[in-house]
Amino acid sequence: MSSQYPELKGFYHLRETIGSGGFAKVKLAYHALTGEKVAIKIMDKRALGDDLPRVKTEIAAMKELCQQHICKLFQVLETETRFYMVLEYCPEGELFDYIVSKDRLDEAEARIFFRQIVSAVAFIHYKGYAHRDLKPENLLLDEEQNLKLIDFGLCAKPKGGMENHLFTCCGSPAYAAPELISGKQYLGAEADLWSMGVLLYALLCGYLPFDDEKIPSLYRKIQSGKYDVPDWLSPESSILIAQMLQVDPKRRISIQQLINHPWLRKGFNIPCEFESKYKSTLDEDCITELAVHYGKTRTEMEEDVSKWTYDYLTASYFLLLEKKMKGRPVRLLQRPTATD
Ligand SMILES: CN(C)C[C@H]1CC[C@H](N2C(=O)NCc3cnc4ccc(-c5cc(Cl)c(O)c(Cl)c5)cc4c32)CC1
Repeated sequence: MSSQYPELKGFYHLRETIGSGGFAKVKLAYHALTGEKVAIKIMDKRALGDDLPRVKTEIAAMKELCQQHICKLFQVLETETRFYMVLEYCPEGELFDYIVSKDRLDEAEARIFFRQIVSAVAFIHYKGYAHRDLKPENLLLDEEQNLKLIDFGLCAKPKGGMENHLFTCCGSPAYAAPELISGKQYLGAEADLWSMGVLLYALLCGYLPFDDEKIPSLYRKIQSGKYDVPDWLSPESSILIAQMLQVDPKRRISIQQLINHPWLRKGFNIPCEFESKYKSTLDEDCITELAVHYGKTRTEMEEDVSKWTYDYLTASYFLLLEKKMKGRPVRLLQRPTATD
């Protein structure tokens, strides 16, 4: 297998293909130094064609977006013919499949997931990004049933900040905001809030608020802003959904209001936290373990890791940190032998 991907040999032990994301193949792999599982997104440059800029967009965004509810990028490799993105492995798959398996979620479970979605989106907006393709297929579950946002290929970082308008019509039609599909200029943050309203509706109802086989009639339904309110929805849930599915983006609830919304605080009594749990200071145990392995001083190792080159060292640091955060020993698997 690795003969097909010589660049990974010795660094990652490749296993089966676990999925595909449009123009990419995603393979399960083990990071050799830590033994931790990763998902490697492999893209062929020729097959990408004019989708190539999306890859650069996604890589640049994911390097900036380190947060507990955003799928972590560990390493980027580029060859003549391929891009590789080494990513955080999410064994429980798509939120979409989870909702389908349960038909629909009760309010308490939907609230736990929706707080995590709000946390991820508030963080990317705070960093000046709009995702623009929010949907249950792009929210994965890790082994602790925590949500991780993926696929930043359509995200935007408007020049001059989030107050500046965007124009590209993109994302999945059923989740797209009225202003986005009517070809008008729009604010990325406001379009994301609409998509989150569609997402919350899907969590609580198990089907979409606006749906139609034909795109033109789907667009008419979205622009009408009229959707069915099933009788199992509580008044509080219906109010929140109505505040998000406002056709006029200026009347739509903002992410700042959403974080403190009573529906989200119910049972928690604290607003949604969105700041990253990843510390900006380097973890001493991880630095020490890496320094010993590579035969460097701690200071040298701190300097090397602080460059954040998203090479194998960056991946090894982050995966050692993952091990520590999961309470596993902060140990690299291959200890240096005397001859090293
Ligand atoms: C919109 N859907 C079709 C897209 C599919 C793509 C494959 C996914 N997937 C599996 O199929 N099996 C398990 C599995 C486990 N860990 C993963 C970690 C990261 C990614 C990932 C991350 C980014 Cl940032 C990204 O851009 C892409 Cl494409 C994938 C996918 C994983 C995954 C599920 C969603």
